Amino acid sequence: MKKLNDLMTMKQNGTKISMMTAYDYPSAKQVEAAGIDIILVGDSLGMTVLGYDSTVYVTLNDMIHHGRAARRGAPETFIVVDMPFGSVGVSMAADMQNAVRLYRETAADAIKIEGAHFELISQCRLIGVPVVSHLGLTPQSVGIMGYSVQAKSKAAAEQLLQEAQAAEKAGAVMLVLEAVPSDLAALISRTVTIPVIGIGAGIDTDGQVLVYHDVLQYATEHRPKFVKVYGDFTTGIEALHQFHQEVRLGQFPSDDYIYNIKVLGEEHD
Ligand SMILES: Nc1nc(=O)c2c([nH]1)NC[C@@H]1CN(c3ccc(C(=O)N[C@@H](CCC(=O)O)C(=O)O)cc3)CN21
Ligand SMILES: CC(C)C(=O)C(=O)O
Ligand SMILES: [Mg+2]
Repeated sequence: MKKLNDLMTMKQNGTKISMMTAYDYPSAKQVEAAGIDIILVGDSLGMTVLGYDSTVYVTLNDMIHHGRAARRGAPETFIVVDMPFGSVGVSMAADMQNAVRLYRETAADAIKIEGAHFELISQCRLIGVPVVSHLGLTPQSVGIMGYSVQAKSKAAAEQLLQEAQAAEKAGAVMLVLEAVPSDLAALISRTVTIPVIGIGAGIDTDGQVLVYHDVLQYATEHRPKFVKVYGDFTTGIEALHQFHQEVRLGQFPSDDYIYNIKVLGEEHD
């Protein structure tokens, strides 16, 4: 398994880091088998697999449930689990209890926190919980910022750079930058020493993350500009339709799928 040190070395050597979401046992197994460096148990699961229209409804228990499943599927991969909406920003005591619970109960390698919660990051660091900071577009704040590209003015860009530096100073072990101008993401990646993983942040970050269900065309809703589709799960619908037809027509199961045993014969013991 890659450790934090290995990821730091990858940044220093210019070896790009791959990260992909996985929220359950089979997808985590696939992502690990594909050799992807980091698994993110993202709160995007609220939208892709729970059917909510935002990540706001995802609970800490949801994240623990999925985080544990992903860990069982990928015992040898560095796993990051998202702190969901409402589990941070309430009080330092409550936030810390949630952070410890998520980290401990999922056996994750790090937790991820959206937004400028630098004191919380620092407190986590102090007790040994590795934190990934997530800045730029932070989907839990959809009610305030929507899903638009962030840091588009010079002032906002300067502020994001400062936040990235503050996250590093607070002890964040990695940074996720979402939907920000590519030149700014490049500057931030050069400025901080921790690995910067981009999504909609251009080519010059230290790594890239995408959502599994986007990559395999499992998510059928609106597709953000940064999504590249690499696979096609839509044929799954045709397969399900064929099963339905064969059952309806009495064609399934054919002999191949039937146990060749008879128990009701002429003779009985
Ligand atoms: N399936 C999925 N993929 C994701 O990447 C994702 C989720 N769900 N759920 C949680 C958040 C929400 N995310 C989103 C959702 C929409 C856009 C989006 O459509 N953005 C516009 C920006 C337009 C602009 O400001 O110019 C786009 O067209 O890309 C971006 C990120 C990223 N995360
Ligand atoms: C989009 C990524 C960075 C994320 O936070 C998620 O999948 O929840
Ligand atoms: Mg997330």
